[in-house]
Amino acid sequence: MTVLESILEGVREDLAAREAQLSFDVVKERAAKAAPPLDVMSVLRGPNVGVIAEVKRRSPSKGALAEIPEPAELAASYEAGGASVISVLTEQRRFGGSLADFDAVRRAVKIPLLRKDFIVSPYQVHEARMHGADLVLLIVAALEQNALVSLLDRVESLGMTALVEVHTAEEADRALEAGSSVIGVNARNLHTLEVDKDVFGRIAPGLPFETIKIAESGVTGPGDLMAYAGAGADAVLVGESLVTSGDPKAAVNKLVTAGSHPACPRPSR
Ligand SMILES: O=P(O)(O)OC[C@@H](O)[C@@H](O)c1c[nH]c2ccccc12
Repeated sequence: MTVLESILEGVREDLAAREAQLSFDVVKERAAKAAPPLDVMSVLRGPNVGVIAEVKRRSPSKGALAEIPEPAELAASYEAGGASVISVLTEQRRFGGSLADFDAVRRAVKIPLLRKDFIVSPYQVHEARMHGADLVLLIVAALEQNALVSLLDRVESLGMTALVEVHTAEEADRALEAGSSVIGVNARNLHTLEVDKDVFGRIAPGLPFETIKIAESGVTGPGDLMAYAGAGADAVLVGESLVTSGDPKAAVNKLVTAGSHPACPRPSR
């Protein structure tokens, strides 16, 4: 079993437990009553290379990264540092996240929020909306094509934006075929956890120019942001280097400043 497969097994068990607690009908009703989602596309189409800052306690590859006793405080620092979007991991077993973290962050900031989890069922999409998500991650490697298509449709029908994650050119083709307009290229292979920062530069130039391109993982500072920008990134998604920085506001701000510097390559849309 690969790492991804074992993560998905745990995700399905946790999902079954939540479904037993709260019916899909109730989740749908509550999702319909939530405050409307924010317009993520116009935020990501901004003139600068944006920063998506992640609330991440641990990871399968690195183990514990940061305690984060107050996710709301961390998120407020990200917002103050100029992040465009905040990503909150809600997967519990491997990443130490939760929907309670997501709620705390939702109350603390005004910028768009990404629910970062392993989405395999429509239940999780409505659940994300019920908790106030604007963006939802869909991982191509975790989904059959028909599931990807229907989940993407579901995300968009609720007014949210799907960030569709790929790691290979074949997955990028599947993402495009499914109709994705925001594609994230993860430098990390979720089956083996190996990181290859060149993957973005190999895949992004082959995507349509109007597709929003997000470089995920391995950003340790402005140099990595500039390199990803040079390869066509509209935004970078950063977790580890921010949560371990000791000064998340300053760490985000350094990246945001690099992304708005005149010397930083811009998306040519
Ligand atoms: O901590 P990093 O290397 O900055 O990476 C952040 C983000 O890209 C990473 O957490 C991530 C990308 N795709 C995922 C899918 C599931 C869980 C986590 C992820």
